[in-house]
Amino acid sequence: MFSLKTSGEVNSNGGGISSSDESNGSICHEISTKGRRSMNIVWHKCSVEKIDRQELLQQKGCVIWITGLSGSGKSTLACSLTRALHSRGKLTYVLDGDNLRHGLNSDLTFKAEDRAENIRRIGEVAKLFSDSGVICIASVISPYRKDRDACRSILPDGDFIEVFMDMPLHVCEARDPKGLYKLARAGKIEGFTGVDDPYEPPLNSEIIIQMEGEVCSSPEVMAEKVISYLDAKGYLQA
Ligand SMILES: Nc1ncnc2c1ncn2[C@@H]1O[C@H](COP(=O)(O)OS(=O)(=O)O)[C@@H](OP(=O)(O)O)[C@H]1O
Ligand SMILES: Nc1ncnc2c1ncn2[C@@H]1O[C@H](COP(=O)(O)OP(=O)(O)O)[C@@H](O)[C@H]1O
Repeated sequence: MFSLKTSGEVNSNGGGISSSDESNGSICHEISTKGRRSMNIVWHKCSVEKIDRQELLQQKGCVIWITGLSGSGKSTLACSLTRALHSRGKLTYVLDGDNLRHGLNSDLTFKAEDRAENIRRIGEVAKLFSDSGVICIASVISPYRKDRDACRSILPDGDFIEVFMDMPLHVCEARDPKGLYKLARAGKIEGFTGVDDPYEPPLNSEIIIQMEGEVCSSPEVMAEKVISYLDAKGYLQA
């Protein structure tokens, strides 16, 4: 049976939901006025909540945030992970930085403030997917620590799982599947991450993917590492 909740109390200024909502990890977990420009808006709560959707799906919604240099294997891991979870009957959705820049984020450049807005939007979309009960996999360079941490801060504790693709620059550059490093080294792309733009590695990521000596694990083995984490933390059951 699904549990039905009565509606939560909304602050008189419409600025937030009462903290009693935090127990079920629903999207009402953290609603703040920070950065919000619209006034006189009030959160509308529905009787079907995250906990109900999770029960239906027999899993827990969360965000797996894969960060790393271009060519570090983010998209490859995202695809391998979504395939492996799908075959176990788990509902996932991949948000790939490159792909989202074709639509939702097509107005953004690679300047620091646009990268920040790119990450903010992807974080908000990922939060919605997570609230729907889906295991959302975001694969984005997300070079700035504060932008990634901001995405972490809008999710319930534990639901933002950062995966750091800790691949040396020379490996990423040798792969160069799109020829972008070559263009950047030739001065034909400005502000390319790792070449003439910064990448700030995570300090406390939940999972680190590294090479062992000169050997890089297969995408399937990397995906299994993430799945073991999800399993241990209870995300693969309601
Ligand atoms: N200047 C510059 N720096 C880094 N990357 C660049 C740049 N210009 C284009 N690209 C291509 O854009 C992809 C990264 O997009 P993201 O949205 O993930 O970037 S970011 O998180 O906003 O930094 C990235 O995809 P991946 O190689 O899959 O990481 C590149 O193909
Ligand atoms: N585990 C791996 N072992 C060997 N090659 C890999 C691995 N993961 C990715 N690659 C290769 O590296 C290149 C970059 O991978 P990709 O997933 O596109 O990286 P990113 O999304 O971080 O730019 C691709 O050619 C891909 O086939």
